[in-house]
Amino acid sequence: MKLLVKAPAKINLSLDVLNKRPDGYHEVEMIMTTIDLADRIELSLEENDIIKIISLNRFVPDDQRNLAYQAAKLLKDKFHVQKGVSIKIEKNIPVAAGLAGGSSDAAAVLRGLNKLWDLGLNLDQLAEIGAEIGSDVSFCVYGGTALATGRGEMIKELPAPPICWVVLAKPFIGVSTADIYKRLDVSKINHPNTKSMIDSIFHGDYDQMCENVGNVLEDVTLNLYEEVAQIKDQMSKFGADAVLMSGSGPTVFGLMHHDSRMHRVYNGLRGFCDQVFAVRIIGNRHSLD
Ligand SMILES: C[C@](O)(CO)[C@H](O)COP(=O)(O)OP(=O)(O)OC[C@H]1O[C@@H](n2ccc(N)nc2=O)[C@H](O)[C@@H]1O
Ligand SMILES: Nc1ncnc2c1ncn2[C@@H]1O[C@H](COP(=O)(O)OP(=O)(O)OP(=O)(O)O)[C@@H](O)[C@H]1O
Repeated sequence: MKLLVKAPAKINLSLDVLNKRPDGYHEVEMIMTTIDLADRIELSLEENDIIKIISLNRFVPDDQRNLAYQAAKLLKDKFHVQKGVSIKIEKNIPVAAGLAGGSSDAAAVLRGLNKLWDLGLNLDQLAEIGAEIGSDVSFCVYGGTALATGRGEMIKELPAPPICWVVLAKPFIGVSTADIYKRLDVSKINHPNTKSMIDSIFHGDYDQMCENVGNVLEDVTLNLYEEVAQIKDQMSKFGADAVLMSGSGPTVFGLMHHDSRMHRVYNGLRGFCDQVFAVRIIGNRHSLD
């Protein structure tokens, strides 16, 4: 028996850090939304009791380091599942890019195995299990658009943001999320206006949304990698309405309303860096599987 599951990437329309917690994590306030750039996960039931990862991407581990493997193992152990699974990952989301590729693969495996292994769990239960794998996994279990708080695992659903294009551009570097958080000086944060971002989403106000994008990790990554700053400059130059780094980077995204502007930004960036995508925001939860 086989099952295909979609694992979409996310962008952070805003990312604020409130403080550093005693457990080493940071208390965050993030507006996240899924986009239609997705990995494809194929789950096949294995009669023998193994978890097998198949991936052709050389940056994706094919053992227990893979978050998709960890998701399957966690479900197997928690619910004493005697069956195995092979997990084939067709990687379309750039790796270590700030787009939650690994987290979304893990979330897709949780959703898929819930069906394949007939576990009968609901999304809230899967999201709680996902939090044991990583802070972004809970959001990825639901998809859509949400306010994420705590260390990122507390999810409150929001409506879909105003319709627009998203152009993503990733320089040829990978970024360690742990390293970026470690370098953040929480006493010197210029906080984005999360409330106004939420209002803009509720009111479908595109201009207000563009005015309120903000990410407190951006300066940390910009200071380390000047290519990220250059991509931001290029996106603005080609006419994106808003430009921001996603997550801990290094991917930069630009928002634009009009097709013609999207083409201009996309083509302009293609001449400048190797991985460029023009996608739509998926926006609401129910378009996942
Ligand atoms: C940057 C974001 O991707 C934005 O969505 C997330 O905040 C990070 O999510 P993630 O990659 O799933 O993060 P995890 O795998 O849980 O943690 C990786 C490392 O990032 C740091 N980390 C992560 C989340 C958080 N709220 N505070 C942190 O300080 C910790 O050092 C942790 O060891
Ligand atoms: N299924 C997976 N896909 C991609 N990378 C994975 C996967 N499982 C584990 N990894 C490891 O995780 C690291 C981070 O990759 P990932 O693409 O998830 O980062 P990210 O998009 O920056 O995540 P986030 O936005 O959640 O911080 C990679 O360098 C890779 O070694």
